[in-house]
Amino acid sequence: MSVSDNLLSGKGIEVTYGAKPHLFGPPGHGIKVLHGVDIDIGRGETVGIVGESGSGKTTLGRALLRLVDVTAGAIHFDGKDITRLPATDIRPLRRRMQMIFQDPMASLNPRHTIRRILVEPLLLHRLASDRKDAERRVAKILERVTLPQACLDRNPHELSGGQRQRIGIARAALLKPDFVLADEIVSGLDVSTQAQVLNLLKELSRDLGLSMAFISHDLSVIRAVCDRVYVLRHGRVEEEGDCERVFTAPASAYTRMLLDAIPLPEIDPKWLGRESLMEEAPAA
Ligand SMILES: Nc1ncnc2c1ncn2[C@@H]1O[C@H](COP(=O)(O)OP(=O)(O)OP(=O)(O)O)[C@@H](O)[C@H]1O
Repeated sequence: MSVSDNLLSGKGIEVTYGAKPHLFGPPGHGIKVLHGVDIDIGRGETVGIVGESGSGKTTLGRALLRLVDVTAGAIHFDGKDITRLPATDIRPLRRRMQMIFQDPMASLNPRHTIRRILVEPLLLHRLASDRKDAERRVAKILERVTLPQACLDRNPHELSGGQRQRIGIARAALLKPDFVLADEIVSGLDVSTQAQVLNLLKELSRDLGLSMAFISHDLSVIRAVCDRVYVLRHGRVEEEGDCERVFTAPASAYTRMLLDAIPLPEIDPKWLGRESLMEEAPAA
């Protein structure tokens, strides 16, 4: 794949936490958690980042979005070097690079209604001409993520975990991003809800031509949604390749060990073709 085909790429990324000199006292040496990672995410491509806990998956995702500073290496987004771009120049790119979190409760304001949570970003980013236009778009996306319109008048805690995750997806999709980072977004959900959420995300990424990085410690989730996968180990890329190839013929003994550790069955591929359920039981 040529450089121009990549929407987002990182070359030689290093991240050291706590490396900045302390204001008072001796400089901190820090802990290096990424050791020269190369990663490319093509336009319209869904790339998986997998590895054991602490291998640096979240740090890598956040570094690509410039949410943590890199201590070495380069990040390019849509052909532009964003490695050292000041915060004021990053801000306009934020809409184009969205993130969906593991726990939507942490990112959805508990005091706001779903209507407000979805309408306000549209107005803030001037993606709707007025409130009425914003509400029309919100009603449409709610239908797209198969949630009843009645959800709009509820607060996040009144929805089930699966419904909240769909709101997280809807909020990201409304902003018409080019890139979405999905970090462990189905880990807290039961297996059939996981399949519905993954299915929805797959459809949306195809319809919107999104590029995605999908972080999971669960290889069966990665296999269900990704085109290519990067296997991280102690902050280094252990193996990279086409998803099916890595799963069926892993080149590295470490990847093989991860695969052997999967408790089967997890996501049954046949569920990914299943109709989404309109109603889910609210979380207890
Ligand atoms: N803000 C931080 N400050 C200091 N160390 C951090 C910080 N965030 C993460 N780390 C450390 O960096 C290493 C990599 O963490 P990271 O969260 O990127 O890994 P991960 O593969 O996503 O793990 P998990 O699957 O458990 O979320 C870990 O040792 C972690 O303790």
